[in-house]
Amino acid sequence: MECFLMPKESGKFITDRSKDVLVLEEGVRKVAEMLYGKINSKEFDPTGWKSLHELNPQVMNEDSINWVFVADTLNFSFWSESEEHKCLVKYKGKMHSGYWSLCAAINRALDEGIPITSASYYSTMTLDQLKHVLRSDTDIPMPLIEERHRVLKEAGHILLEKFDGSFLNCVNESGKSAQKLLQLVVENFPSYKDVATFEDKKIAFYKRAQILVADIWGLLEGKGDGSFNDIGSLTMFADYRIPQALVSLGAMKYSEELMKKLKHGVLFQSGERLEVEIRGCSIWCVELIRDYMLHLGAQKGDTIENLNAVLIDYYLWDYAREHRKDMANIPIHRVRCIFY
Ligand SMILES: Nc1nc2c(c(CN[C@H]3C=C[C@H](O)[C@@H]3O)cn2[C@@H]2O[C@H](COP(=O)(O)O)[C@@H](O)[C@H]2O)c(=O)[nH]1
Repeated sequence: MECFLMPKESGKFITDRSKDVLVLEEGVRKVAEMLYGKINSKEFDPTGWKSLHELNPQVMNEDSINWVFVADTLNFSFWSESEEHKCLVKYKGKMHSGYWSLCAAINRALDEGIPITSASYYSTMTLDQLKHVLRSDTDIPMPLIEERHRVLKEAGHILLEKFDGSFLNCVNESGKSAQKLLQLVVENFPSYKDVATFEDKKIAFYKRAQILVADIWGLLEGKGDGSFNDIGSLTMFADYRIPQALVSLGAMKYSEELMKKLKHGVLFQSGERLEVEIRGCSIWCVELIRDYMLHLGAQKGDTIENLNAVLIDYYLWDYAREHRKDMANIPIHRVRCIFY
């Protein structure tokens, strides 16, 4: 069995050797202070996963757990060549883009009587059936539709073979450990194995596997089957939005060289040095933000209930969505892959 550095250790290892991405201590402290002011808001409470996001399932049951599994199996690569022409999905009168276009499409399918969250259905659906489910309300389709079809069928077959067709059975095998559930996911579902090599070291980001565990925790509000005693051991999810937010907020800095490539819309390859530095430094940057927020809490004598990289990540991701225009001067890094 190959052994990989886990995401947190990968983040540190990469940050210590990174050449084109810097984590800025001063900026980390500034962001930590900004977030600390929100510590008692809904955004920093597990119930926010449902209450702040109408497209997320609102009922804590097995169907919702299987909804989360399908959404996170397809939770990758929504960015479009041009911000003006992109895939949009209309649901209940509202247009949704990016990750939310996927959620809107899943809910639209369910409303149309298509059992898209049932493994016995999606493990055998045709490419045309998936194209219909994920159809865009503009002339730009959702990216990587063929890859989505492949990974969805694969995940469905495995869920039927190994977990009797329900992700709840996988959750129950985890014994309420986030790390155990993470291992079960990356060992059983190949498309979740988000790993790379950096300076001859095998490193793991496990972005979709970690967000899958976190979304189950959020759906279940950290209670019952979702009361993971080690949820704090998960790191932020190394996607293409959080790095943009961290640089925009001054907690991270890109070299001139890298900024030039980003501004030219260069397509990066999954696993290439610059892309690994962006993802690894983002993980470590959020770890430091969390640590400094805990330091602030100790300094002020506050008792902080829920503070972990998951909630910081969710906050920053939603923040990046709401401040898209303010962040326009920091391009996202463009990669086409099934990992994020
Ligand atoms: N780090 C991190 N990455 C996240 C998410 C989410 C969705 N989570 C929501 C659901 C419940 C929570 O409360 C969150 O509100 C999607 N992504 C990634 O972003 C990219 C899509 O971006 P855009 O093109 O702008 O939609 C793509 O790589 C996708 O994999 C997150 O939370 N954290």
